[in-house]
Amino acid sequence: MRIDVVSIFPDYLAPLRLSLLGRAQEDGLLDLAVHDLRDFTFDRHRTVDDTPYGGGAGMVMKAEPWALALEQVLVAQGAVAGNAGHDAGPVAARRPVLIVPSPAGAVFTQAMAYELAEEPTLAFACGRYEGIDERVLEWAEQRFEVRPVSLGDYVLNGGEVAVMAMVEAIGRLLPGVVGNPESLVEESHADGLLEYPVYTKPSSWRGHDVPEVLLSGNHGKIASWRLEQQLRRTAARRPELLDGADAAPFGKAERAV
Ligand SMILES: COc1cccc(COC(=O)c2cn[nH]c2)c1
Repeated sequence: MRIDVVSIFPDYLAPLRLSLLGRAQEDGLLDLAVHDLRDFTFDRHRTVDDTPYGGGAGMVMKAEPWALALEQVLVAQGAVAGNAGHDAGPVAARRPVLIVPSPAGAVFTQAMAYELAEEPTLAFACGRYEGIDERVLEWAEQRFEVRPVSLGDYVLNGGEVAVMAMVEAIGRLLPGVVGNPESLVEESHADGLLEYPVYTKPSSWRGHDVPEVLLSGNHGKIASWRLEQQLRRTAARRPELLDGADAAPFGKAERAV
């Protein structure tokens, strides 16, 4: 997979070069390119923002640098020929996905991560200030499949942190990135439930003991105990993830988790 990120703070994305995702890049499983939006400005101050039409506090990101940067992304992703020149207009059949982290986006979920992990390329636009001139998204709609995406109902100073979270959630699903693909199956949200509690040695620690069932070697009992713990935890912490019927059995008991 090829991922392009456009930001006024490219160094913010440096951690994506570390650990599993860094190794994925060395192994050629992931190709990550970060573009500095200011490289697409041509005034002395490398201006990327201006005051909002209609008034209001804060600044808005100017359209032209974004169009130039995103055109560069299209060329880099092979979506258009390099000689297409300025504003080449609507292009190739498959429009690459452009994700715009935004408090006004659809909430990012594990299901979305799996879906996006199937894409050959992804582009991310990191907004700052009060946001990006809306006309950029209108212009981009003809060239990308534009997806405003939110990490949750809170506001960040910019899209970079959201991009790091999404690139990690998506990148780890790519074949070969995590050592044991089995570990992707039994994790929170993989089966629509929160994951069960985990323990390791010693079996007794500061007066706290590992649940006996996990020491029994009885894999059938262990599996059903783990499922019960998933259901109790989900009912207690994220009841909205369960449809009504499943939550009933653990009514009052969920506080035990
Ligand atoms: C597109 O314009 C802007 C403007 C300001 C901040 C941001 C960054 O995104 C978030 O704040 C966010 C993402 N998920 N939840 C919150 C984008």
